[in-house]
Amino acid sequence: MNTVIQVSDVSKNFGSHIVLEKISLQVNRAAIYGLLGPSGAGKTTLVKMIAGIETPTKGSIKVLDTLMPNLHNMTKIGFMAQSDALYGELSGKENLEFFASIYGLKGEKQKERIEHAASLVNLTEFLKKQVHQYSGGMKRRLSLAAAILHEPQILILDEPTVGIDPVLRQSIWNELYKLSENGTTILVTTHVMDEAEKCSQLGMLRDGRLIASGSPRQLKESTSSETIEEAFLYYGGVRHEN
Ligand SMILES: Nc1ncnc2c1ncn2[C@@H]1O[C@H](COP(=O)(O)OP(=O)(O)OP(=O)(O)O)[C@@H](O)[C@H]1O
Repeated sequence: MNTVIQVSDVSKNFGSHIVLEKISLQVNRAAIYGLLGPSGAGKTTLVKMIAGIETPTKGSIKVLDTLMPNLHNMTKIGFMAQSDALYGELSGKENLEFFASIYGLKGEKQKERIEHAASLVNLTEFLKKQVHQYSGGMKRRLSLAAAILHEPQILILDEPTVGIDPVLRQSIWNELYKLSENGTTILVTTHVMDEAEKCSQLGMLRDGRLIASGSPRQLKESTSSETIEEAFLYYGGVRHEN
């Protein structure tokens, strides 16, 4: 089974506000699929539905061939939300222990996974510190560590590198590549064009509609663009700085 995420004709309204309209897309195993779009385009709402946290108003979403939301599937998904769901009064390590125990990781395995995830995001030496003393970027990094603790088959990351410096951002991307080489399917939202270039597939979202999709190369070639930003503007995206 190559298709891991199948979104079919999905619309989402909040009251009378139409946030997403007739979105269809599929993500194959081990892809790094980037959802690119300006603030308010509907990226977060879409990934929350794929993660099973929100439900579509119309249409359906299947993850690993199972209709979402589905509790069992949620153990196979690592989700890093945009706002960090961390406990400020606990230390970084205690936060990771909490998430590890939710995922059923115990004893030596738990210790090993926490050490690995913390070193990946360069937080090893800060693990004893209380999280309310962390900077915004450190909290992002701790959230990312929490999302990968249980080695999920699918990793969904909502703007994972906001507030993270370029060097660490690159090391996080290197790790995402490694995870994908080992078969993890990654869905990542971003409004940063150079990050979009790093994805194997892209979906361009604007005003709740998927305006284009394909590999970065296909999107550039089919619009005779030098950059993804140019391709996005060609398809009707609005320019979004930073
Ligand atoms: N629970 C909610 N109730 C009402 N409106 C909502 C809710 N969640 C999101 N929206 C609206 O849906 C639209 C899309 O929001 P969403 O957060 O999905 O966009 P986004 O592309 O992720 O933007 P950003 O990059 O700023 O997070 C916005 O207009 C937002 O105000």
